[in-house]
Amino acid sequence: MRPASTPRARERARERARQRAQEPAEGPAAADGGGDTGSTGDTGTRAPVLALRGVTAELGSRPVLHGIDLTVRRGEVVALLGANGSGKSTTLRTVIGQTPPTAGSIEIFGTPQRRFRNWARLGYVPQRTTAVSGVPATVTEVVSAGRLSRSRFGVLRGADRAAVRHALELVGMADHAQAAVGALSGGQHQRVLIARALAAEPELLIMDEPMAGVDLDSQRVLAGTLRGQVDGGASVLLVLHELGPLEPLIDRTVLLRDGRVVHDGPPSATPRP
Ligand SMILES: Nc1ncnc2c1ncn2[C@@H]1O[C@H](COP(=O)(O)OP(=O)(O)OP(=O)(O)O)[C@@H](O)[C@H]1O
Repeated sequence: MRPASTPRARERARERARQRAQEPAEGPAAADGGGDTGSTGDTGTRAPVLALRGVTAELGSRPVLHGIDLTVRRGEVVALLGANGSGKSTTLRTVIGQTPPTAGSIEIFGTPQRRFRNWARLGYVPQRTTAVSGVPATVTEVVSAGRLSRSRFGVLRGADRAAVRHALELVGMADHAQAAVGALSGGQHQRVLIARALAAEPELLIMDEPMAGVDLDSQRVLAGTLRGQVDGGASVLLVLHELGPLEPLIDRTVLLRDGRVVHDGPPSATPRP
């Protein structure tokens, strides 16, 4: 989802999002009759962009997820909460295919995950601690990598480079475009990881603890960035330790305990982890 900067552009983006909400699901699922149920403007009745049903998963032959049901609808922001080790990251990793489920089903934009191909529609922001690498690279190089999925034959053209610049502007890092990522603060590094995901203009953003170790200034920037994405029609699933500055944006919380969903409802009704 390309975020829009002027009122007219924002209105166009909303119109595109409304049109998408009325499109059938992509590919084979559409042929199956699966997917979209139409949009009414109420998130509770919009088409799911992500649906997990009874998902179980193991790590090192140890059961970690015990039948997760989780739905994210178009335009929704869903926060996945839970104590350390409750299975939040594993749930995200089952969605992006890093951890194969041992049972249950996952549908992405109405298509069964095993048949889903258009991964550019998803933006994944991993936990920063697991994303840090010793590879020397500039901010622009890292963010450009996020655009490759949208480029033709892996070659970035003018429009791709503009999308990269725009993603950097969205997270307030345009002035650091040529900086080495190794020289950035934690908050700046997190902004770069988010810009990398935004560079592909995803319709569904999946983020693992985007606010962890991020200074207050960066938290405010990221909350604003996220709001822009949602206003433009994107959906968001994110792992959080606490709702914090994102609370006003969040439609639903899903609380995990020991690999099971123990709450799925409004943020105000969330029990303690
Ligand atoms: N590679 C692994 N092999 C075996 N068990 C693992 C592995 N990675 C994680 N686990 C265990 O799986 C469980 C779920 O881990 P997961 O990272 O999904 O939890 P989490 O809720 O995201 O925790 P945190 O908030 O600490 O990131 C934990 O008990 C963890 O110790």
